[in-house]
Amino acid sequence: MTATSTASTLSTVPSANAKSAANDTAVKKISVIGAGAIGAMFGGLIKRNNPDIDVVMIARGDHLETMQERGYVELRGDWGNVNAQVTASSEPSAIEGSDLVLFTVKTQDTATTAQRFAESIGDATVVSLQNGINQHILSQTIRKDRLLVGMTATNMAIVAPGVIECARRGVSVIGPASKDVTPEVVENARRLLDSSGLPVEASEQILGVQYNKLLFNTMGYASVLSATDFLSGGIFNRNWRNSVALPILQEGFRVLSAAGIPLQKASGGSDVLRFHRLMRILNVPGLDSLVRLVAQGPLHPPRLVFSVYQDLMRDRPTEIDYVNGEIARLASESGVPAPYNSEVVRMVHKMEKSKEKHFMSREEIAQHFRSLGAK
Ligand SMILES: NC(=O)C1=CN([C@@H]2O[C@H](COP(=O)(O)OP(=O)(O)OC[C@H]3O[C@@H](n4cnc5c(N)ncnc54)[C@H](OP(=O)(O)O)[C@@H]3O)[C@@H](O)[C@H]2O)C=CC1
Ligand SMILES: CC(C)(CO)C(=O)C(=O)O
Repeated sequence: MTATSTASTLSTVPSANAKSAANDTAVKKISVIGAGAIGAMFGGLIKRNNPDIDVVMIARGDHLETMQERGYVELRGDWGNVNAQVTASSEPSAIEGSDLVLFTVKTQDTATTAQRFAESIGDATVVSLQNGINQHILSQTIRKDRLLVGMTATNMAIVAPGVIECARRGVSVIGPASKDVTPEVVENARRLLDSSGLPVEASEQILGVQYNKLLFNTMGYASVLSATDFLSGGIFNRNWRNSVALPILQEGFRVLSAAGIPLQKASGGSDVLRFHRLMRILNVPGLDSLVRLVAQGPLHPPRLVFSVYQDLMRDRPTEIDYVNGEIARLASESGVPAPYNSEVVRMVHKMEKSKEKHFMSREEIAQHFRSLGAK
């Protein structure tokens, strides 16, 4: 089996670097449980860079059927289009004998899917790159000494059945879900994922890194309420930044501190500690307009298409309960208020239920959130 390509710009496809060299540990087979946007892109790129590894994609519906009919997944990005040859299935037996399993279903599907596949996972190392904090669910069915969790700041979408598009190549970080995992298991998994060509780091403090990313998303998912482009339309807009993003983020800081959860710094542009400083610096008079002008020019950052927006547009349930809802849950456990995050949860659920997705304007959302602060 070899990965094939249809693009003329192959040189810019993420390629494995010397540090990755996935196959010096003789990996023969990997599987992706939940081979949608994130999972199929990582699995497909690993296949491209390690043609000798068999890659099994566990999916369902027309996305599964298309991958089965074609025998490949199409990967689109700033490199053009490439195809990676994969085996696609919905059956647990298809993943038997895997060295590593990438676990990338939506958080609400975690428990049922982990139970269904647990036996076939066997001794494989399992890496979850999901949003939300799922280790307590996964560890009920998966060997504790093989369970790794993490976060990815990449941005992908299924743009058609069997076709995944990469909008942003950001950093991913993985780490042991418990002390039972040895550093060697972590490093082997990191190297294998890094051989996708998308940078993957390891952290001993993975829970703090996951919460860092979760806080980033609490602001991002609020930008979905008005279909606002998070950076150029949101963060670089003084009104939205100060009425929506900062109150949500600062509420998250207060809640995590009350819950005794330490935040860990993260690499890349979505580190919330760096982000918080940036938002305050942008309040220097005139600076945000200047930055917005630059951001609208040729150097403009790619638009983040948040997974909550993708889910709403596909009429799917979102993961809002596990992101802004996680902050609201921790707040209620710790006896502190979280009106901003709770309101994002309420509003997203309302949108999930309505057939016609009605996005309020950015100014209406900013005014609404200011009124919450005044209560
Ligand atoms: N997309 C992104 O840019 C990012 C996503 N994430 C996180 O990564 C995780 C995955 O997200 P994403 O890739 O976007 O999600 P997708 O919905 O694109 O992919 C998940 C896939 O798993 C399939 N699936 C779920 N349960 C099963 C099952 N039991 N058997 C077979 N297939 C199954 C789903 O099918 P179906 O569609 O039928 O449900 C879907 O195709 C989420 O936690 C998300 O928050 C993190 C960072 C960025
Ligand atoms: C922030 C982002 C897009 C990852 O980069 C994400 O996690 C999401 O859309 O849920």
